[in-house]
Amino acid sequence: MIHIHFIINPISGSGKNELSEAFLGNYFSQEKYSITTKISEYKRHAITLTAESIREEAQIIVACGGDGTINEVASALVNTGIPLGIIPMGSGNGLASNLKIPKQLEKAIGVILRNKYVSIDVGRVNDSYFFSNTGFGFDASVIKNYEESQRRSLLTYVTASLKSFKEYHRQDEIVIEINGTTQMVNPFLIFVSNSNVMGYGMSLTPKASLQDGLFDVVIVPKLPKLKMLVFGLLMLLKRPDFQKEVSCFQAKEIKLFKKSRGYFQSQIDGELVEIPSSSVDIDILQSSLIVLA
Ligand SMILES: Nc1ncnc2c1ncn2[C@@H]1O[C@H](COP(=O)(O)OP(=O)(O)OP(=O)(O)O)[C@@H](O)[C@H]1O
Repeated sequence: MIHIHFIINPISGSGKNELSEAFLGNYFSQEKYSITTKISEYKRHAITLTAESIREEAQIIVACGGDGTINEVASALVNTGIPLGIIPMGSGNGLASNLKIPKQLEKAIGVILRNKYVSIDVGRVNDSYFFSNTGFGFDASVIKNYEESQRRSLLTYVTASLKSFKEYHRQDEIVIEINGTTQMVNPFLIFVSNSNVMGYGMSLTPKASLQDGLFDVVIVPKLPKLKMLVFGLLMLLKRPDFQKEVSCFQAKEIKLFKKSRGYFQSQIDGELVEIPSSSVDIDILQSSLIVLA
């Protein structure tokens, strides 16, 4: 008997996420599977629910939601050997797209039933894990405006981006240590990605791999408005590297320091996270999460 637990975020994506044990029982036979469903009731609740499922000896834990829900469930599963299943029910569904897990419910269930595993790399920002990407600067500001809008759709994302663009002000200077070099930048955006999709099919790092032990990093300096527009268009075409001011490279570890005291505002897998420190260490834990994909 396989003990399979489903952690469901009822508000992700369209907010119409109902997955009853009776419904799931149509796909997971009673002879082979024992099904438990749990509903998250607030932000970060899925972390507690997953830890509880691990104590209950769940053998597969399925995150039903978007990248934020996957982050919470997967964070509790890193290096446990317990496989993560994914039913994409979010808005952007970046990680599911990279793993080619279909958005159609029955097809996503089919991926879990197929029982094929892959090991993927995990990113770490100080004490937090990420599975898709993390970003500092403009990126974090977009997520802040996106979260404040209370709605989750591509249109809200585009509106949040335009609002952040209008509100944009000079960032504090940041010292970046990467691949043995140290540089001082005044960045518009620092984007560190494990995955090749950001969400909504967009990408700043189309060549990133979840299994190469490396991050794909994009650093965008402050640019004049017209060049920013070009950057936006190149992002839609998945070719940010075409712009000479934009640096794209791979790395295993990145350190950021702020000369001024204070904190970093970041986005981690599409959720706003304030890091109460003037230094940030980002490193990669190779093949540390097992996923059904
Ligand atoms: N019952 C709940 N009420 C409010 N927020 C919740 C609840 N359950 C989970 N959350 C929070 O909802 C947030 C959004 O979840 P998630 O990222 O899965 O959906 P999404 O934003 O629609 O998808 P994506 O990240 O793929 O665009 C997460 O921060 C999660 O902690």
